[in-house]
Amino acid sequence: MDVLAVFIKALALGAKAFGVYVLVQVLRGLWWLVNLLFIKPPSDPLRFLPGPDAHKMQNHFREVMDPERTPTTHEEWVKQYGKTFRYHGFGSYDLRLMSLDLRVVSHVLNSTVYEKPWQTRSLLTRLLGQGVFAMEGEKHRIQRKIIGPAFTSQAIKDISPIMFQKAEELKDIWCTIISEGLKSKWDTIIASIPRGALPETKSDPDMDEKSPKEEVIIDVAHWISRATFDIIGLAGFDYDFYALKDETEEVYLAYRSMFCSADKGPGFKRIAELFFPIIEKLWPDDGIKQVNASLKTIRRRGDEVVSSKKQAVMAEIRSSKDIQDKDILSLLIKANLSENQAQRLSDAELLDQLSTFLFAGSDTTAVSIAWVFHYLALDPEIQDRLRNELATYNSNAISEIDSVTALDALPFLDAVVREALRLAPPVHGTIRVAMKDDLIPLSQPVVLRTNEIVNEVRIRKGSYIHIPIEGLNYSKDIWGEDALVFDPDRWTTITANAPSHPGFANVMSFTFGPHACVGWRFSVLEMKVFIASLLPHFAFAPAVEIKKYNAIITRPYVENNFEHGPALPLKVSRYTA
Ligand code: HEM
Repeated sequence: MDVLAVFIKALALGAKAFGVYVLVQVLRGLWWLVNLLFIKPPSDPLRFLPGPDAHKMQNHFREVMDPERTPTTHEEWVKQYGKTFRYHGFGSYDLRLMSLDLRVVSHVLNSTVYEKPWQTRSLLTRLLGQGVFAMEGEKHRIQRKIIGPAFTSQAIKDISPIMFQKAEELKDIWCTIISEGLKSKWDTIIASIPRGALPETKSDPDMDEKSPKEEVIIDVAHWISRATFDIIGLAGFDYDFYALKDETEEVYLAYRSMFCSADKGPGFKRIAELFFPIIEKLWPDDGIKQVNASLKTIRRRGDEVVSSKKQAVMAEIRSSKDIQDKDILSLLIKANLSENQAQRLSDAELLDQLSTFLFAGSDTTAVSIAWVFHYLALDPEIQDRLRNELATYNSNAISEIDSVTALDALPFLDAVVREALRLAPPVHGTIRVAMKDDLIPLSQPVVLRTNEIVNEVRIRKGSYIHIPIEGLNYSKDIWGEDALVFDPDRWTTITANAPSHPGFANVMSFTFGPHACVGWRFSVLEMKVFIASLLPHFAFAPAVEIKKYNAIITRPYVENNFEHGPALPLKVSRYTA
């Protein structure tokens, strides 16, 4: 009887404590809301900045993030308000700064005042752990230092044989698809689309002559994505997902399902979970369960890979031999060991870096390669010119490392790669948040709503700054009146590292500053290897109108067929000179 009474009392106490916890959380939430809606807005300096107005509760997210609208919006807003303006985030109480002024962009990307918003970092940490993508401050600086040696020009050259091998495998698969006339779901979908809906192509006078007999529809984006996944698996941790062969390997499926859930973007429940993580624990939905199961698989297999790699590296160090394994994980382990003990990454953090590289570097590069073939399909003359240039490249190079040097010496290939990265940046934009009040210098004065002319924008702690990567890549101010045209020839006049064309490889696609992309050399080389390996063997023509959709990555979609998921189907045939 006594035991029962104690139990009931404990239960009542527990319920009381839980009630108090819930009440505190609700009060905290209410205070946050009152602050956000009523206390902060009247003192936000951004309210004086010019920019589009709208209803109090209306947001401008589609205008600033939908790639089918942004080229027009950016141009119109710059004309109306100048290069630096503010727009509505979640309503007029959430004013956000956007700027196409390179001085502003450079200040924000280089200053320690600005960080990735905690919401983004929480989401990334949930999926990728303590990887460099989600870190800030000292932890970020140390991780970048450890990662650095794995992404030098030489380190990337050393893993190029994997890229050549996978590009060759893909070539063989496409040859089989063509010779056997294999069909995919796109044949049926495209057959049902009215003929008038096909994209406009520049005509090629020789096309009839070269017109191939066997032509199939291949979802280029899908196949290249499988190949790039394989490449990061092998180059990253010497692990073959065999994704080109079939899509059944357990770690591959775990990563895919996790990235797929990230790609859908956070819905209302995910946003609520960010603020109240307890929801996720008490009420896990199918998505959460799926992510948890994927993480379990990745950690289980990942731990095995990291510990066996670590043993191999230690054995090599003990025998004072040079590191034989050139994969990124071996280089990370080596760099980690040379750090002072207190700053070393744990095995779990090493694995988190690899998940980060897979997340950040696989589909970004895959869509970039797919976009190249898309632009080449739309312009047969450029396609021929590039193929002709590739014919001059010394394919008899002694090794694949020599081939990298030979590829890098091809100016038109380089121009095509940069132009595709400029016109189809896989990352549409990025956001930073001010960690304290700041003054941002402008390259041109701004006239405030009060008619005051200022040379600096006042920013309050907590304000969001939107860096429009695509907007800067499309800026007529930087690229001229034909900024929206795919014209690789524009690159003959642009000198490397010109400040007027900012970013690695002179495009904003990889951004710049301490958080810039670590993998840009990796991607540029992978793009070149795939084009050089595939274009001499295949001819590409458009199959259907392609549109862009922006989730975490800007991906291609078949017009009016969004429900079928990202895809870039092209007509592909064997090329015969
Ligand atoms: C065409 C391909 C790629 C594009 C367009 C791209 C673009 C970007 C951009 C824009 C950022 C900065 C994001 C931000 O500041 O919010 C970034 C960061 C990053 N990228 Fe890439 N990326 C590509 C390929 C890769 C590859 C191949 C890897 C690794 C193998 C990689 C690893 C990373 C990492 C680790 C970061 C975070 C850096 C940091 O915060 O310090 N990326 N990338």
